Order: sequence, then structure tokens, then C-alpha cells
Amino acid sequence: MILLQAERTSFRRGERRVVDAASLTLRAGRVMGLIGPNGAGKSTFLRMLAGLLRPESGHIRLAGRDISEITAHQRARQLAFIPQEGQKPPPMPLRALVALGRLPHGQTGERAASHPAVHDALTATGLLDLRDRPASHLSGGERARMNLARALATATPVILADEPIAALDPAHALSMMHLLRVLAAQGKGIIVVLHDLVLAARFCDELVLMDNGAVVRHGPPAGVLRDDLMRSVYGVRVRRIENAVIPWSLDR
Ligand SMILES: Nc1ncnc2c1ncn2[C@@H]1O[C@H](COP(=O)(O)OP(=O)(O)OP(=O)(O)O)[C@@H](O)[C@H]1O
Repeated sequence: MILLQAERTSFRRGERRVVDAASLTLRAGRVMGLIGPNGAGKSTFLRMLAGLLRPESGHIRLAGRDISEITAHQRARQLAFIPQEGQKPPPMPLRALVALGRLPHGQTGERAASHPAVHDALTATGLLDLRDRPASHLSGGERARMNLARALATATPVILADEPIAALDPAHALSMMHLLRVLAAQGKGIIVVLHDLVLAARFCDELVLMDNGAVVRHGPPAGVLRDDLMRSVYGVRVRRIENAVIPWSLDR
């Protein structure tokens, strides 16, 4: 089942076209990695997919409907967007902040905080023990998990996450990627912006490689992480490692 689709979407910043006729199709049960060098247009594309930026041309369809025709409230029940690490959260308890994820369902306060989806989200992200801590006291990695927990509390079919593992140590990065796989197995569709190509290869069903605003390749990891593409897009060389779980490493 197709959950989210972009058809030849473009976006301009000043004179520059930072997303250039980019297309993708996200299906239920899939983890899609959005990769590419700094400035390739990944975050801008993801924000368009989330309905936060309007494409200057092209279309985005969420559950079959043009996203521009869906109200923000309806959209928030279909799609959770996790932005790149930004401002420090307010000093409210972590549990209350995660409970804000129930807002699109019209639930606030104690009714929201006591909803089973909030408890499940805190458990899944390993934050249950920290639930009464002020969110402003959390570390960068804990905040990243809190942002995912808030998205899980909404229980949307689609999750879009912009570099959710950038601030995570290796164990938490692995567990977050594993959690995304579990969520996909439950039927969600997930797009995750990643710079770690090894984790992208290991955990994503498909990869979308962007460069200069354009999608240069889309498909299973093995077909995207090709030597020639890595060299032309990232300027790095792929080194093959026999019998390794990930059969390559990257070199300048
Ligand atoms: N608010 C803005 N005003 C002007 N230019 C912007 C703005 N936001 C992004 N850009 C430019 O648009 C281009 C695409 O940026 P974007 O953040 O989408 O790239 P990215 O692939 O997510 O990069 P990174 O991996 O570094 O996060 C970049 O050249 C960036 O400088």
C-alpha cells in the first residue's frame, strides 16, 4: 500500500533550485533511507514531504490525497515529522512533552499523559525511567529519543525523521534503527535521513540518493551504494571487505 508519494517536486531558495524534480514512493512496511552529501537537499525534500514546505512544482500525495488539500490537523494524524536536532525543549516533564503527541487526537493534559500510546512510546524508546525528568535536562541523545517517542505517541502510519541518530552513541543508534525496523514490521512507512551509510545499508529496505537537489538513484541498498555512485556523489572510494556483515568500507 502506498502511503506517501512525491512526483517531480521542486523547491527554490532564492535563485537556486535546492530540490529539483525529486520523486519517491513510500509503501507501508518499508524503511527508506534518504542519503546524500551535505546540502544535497534532503531536509528540504523531507519538509516538503511533511507538508511543511510547499513545492513550487510537482505533487505530494499522502494516503492518496494531495497534501495541500489536507488540513494540518488531519495531516498530523497521518504523518509525524521529527526535525533535525534544534532548540532546547521547555522545562516540562518528559512524559508531558511526549504526551503532546496525542494533541492531533484531541487529547491534552492528564488524559493524554495517561494514554497507553504514551507509555508504549516511552518504553519503546527506553525513556520510561526518565519520564519525570524535565525535558530541558536531557542530553542530546535522550532528546533525539524523546522526539521519536512523541511521534510514536501520535501513532501515525508515516514517520519522517531527519537525522534521528546523529546525536546517538553506537548502542542507541543501533537500537533506534532496530526500532524503526520493528515499526515498519507493524505496517508503518518510514523515511529517515542518514549520513551513516553502514547503518543505512543494514537497516533500510531502500535508499534514495540525492545530489544537488536531484534524486540520482532509488532502490535497494546494494544498487545505490555502488562504487561509481559513491565516488561521483560523495567523492569517496568503496573498499570491499570479504565475509564482513557490511561488505565494504569507505576511503578517501
Ligand atoms: N533557509 C534557507 N535559506 C537559504 N538557503 C537554504 C535554507 N535552508 C537550506 N538552504 C540551502 O538549501 C540547500 C539544501 O539544504 P538542505 O538542508 O535541504 O540540505 P541537506 O541535504 O539536508 O544537508 P545536510 O546533510 O547538511 O543537513 C543547501 O545548499 C542549503 O544551504
